[in-house]
Amino acid sequence: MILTVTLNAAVDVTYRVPRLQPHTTHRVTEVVERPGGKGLNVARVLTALGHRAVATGFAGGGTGDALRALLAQETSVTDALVPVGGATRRTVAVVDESTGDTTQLNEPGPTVTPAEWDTFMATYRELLADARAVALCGSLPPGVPVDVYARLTRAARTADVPVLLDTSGEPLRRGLAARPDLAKPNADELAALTGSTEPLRAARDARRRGAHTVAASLGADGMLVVTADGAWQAAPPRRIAGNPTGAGDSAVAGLLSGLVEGLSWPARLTRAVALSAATVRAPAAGEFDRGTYEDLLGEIRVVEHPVGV
Ligand SMILES: O=P(O)(O)OC[C@H]1O[C@](O)(CO)[C@@H](O)[C@H]1O
Repeated sequence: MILTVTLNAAVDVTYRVPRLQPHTTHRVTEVVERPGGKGLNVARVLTALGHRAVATGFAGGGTGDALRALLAQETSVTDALVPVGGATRRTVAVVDESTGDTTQLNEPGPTVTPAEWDTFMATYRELLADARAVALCGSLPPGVPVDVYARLTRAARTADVPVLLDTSGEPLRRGLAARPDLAKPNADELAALTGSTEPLRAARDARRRGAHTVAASLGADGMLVVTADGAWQAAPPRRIAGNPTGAGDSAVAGLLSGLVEGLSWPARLTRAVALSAATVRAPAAGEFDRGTYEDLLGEIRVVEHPVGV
């Protein structure tokens, strides 16, 4: 199985409004609720690709119960979430139908106690025994140590399980130092980490900070992968309009599934970019439009960057 970790899981609420305007009242035309948080979206896409996915992290309170019920009803992801006393957060994505733009509001999440953290670590170590790869995803809830991803990366490396890290800010900086196999920052996260807005330069810098490979998601510009052996980039052949929430999570699922299937880097990159673009065409994070995905697989061209440039 592939293990995903979502320490700050969420019930993702997507509202569609005709036009988003500050200081006014909005009539919501559609409400969609999904089990969310980055690792849960990754797990969901992995199962759609035919992999067995186990999701761990924390869930608590009424929102935690709702999240677990949605996960069981709507997905074939195995639920290994650890109960906590605090309530799981909600995130709200507001889609402006006049522009297609999305505005995201993410709650901080429940405070995790030291005892709950210890239970999680014991669960995580047990799950690693059966995992072919692990994805560590998303922001941290209050109470969780900021070097948590470094700890989880080291535990996975000890268990000989490849690690993908997808987070931001200080947890990313600390996590990289523990040498994950793969880091997947987006362009903003990479720029905040390295101070460079030039993706190739920034991704090489991120590698020097500890990640064996860096896969940077670049929105409409697709994805750039920098490994020890070379650098490749791919983008969708045309602009795909829609809701980009969760596109990065689908890219993570593409990279992870390609890793356990032993695909080449260009093939993993193609899958990640196609899945990411196909997610923009789906109504909510954790889903993708299969027709778009299959069409794009045959259309995406991978370009290799010359060494040292
Ligand atoms: O953990 P955060 O960085 O707050 O991100 C969580 C959010 O991101 C998404 O996973 C989209 O990437 C949403 O589903 C939402 O739950």
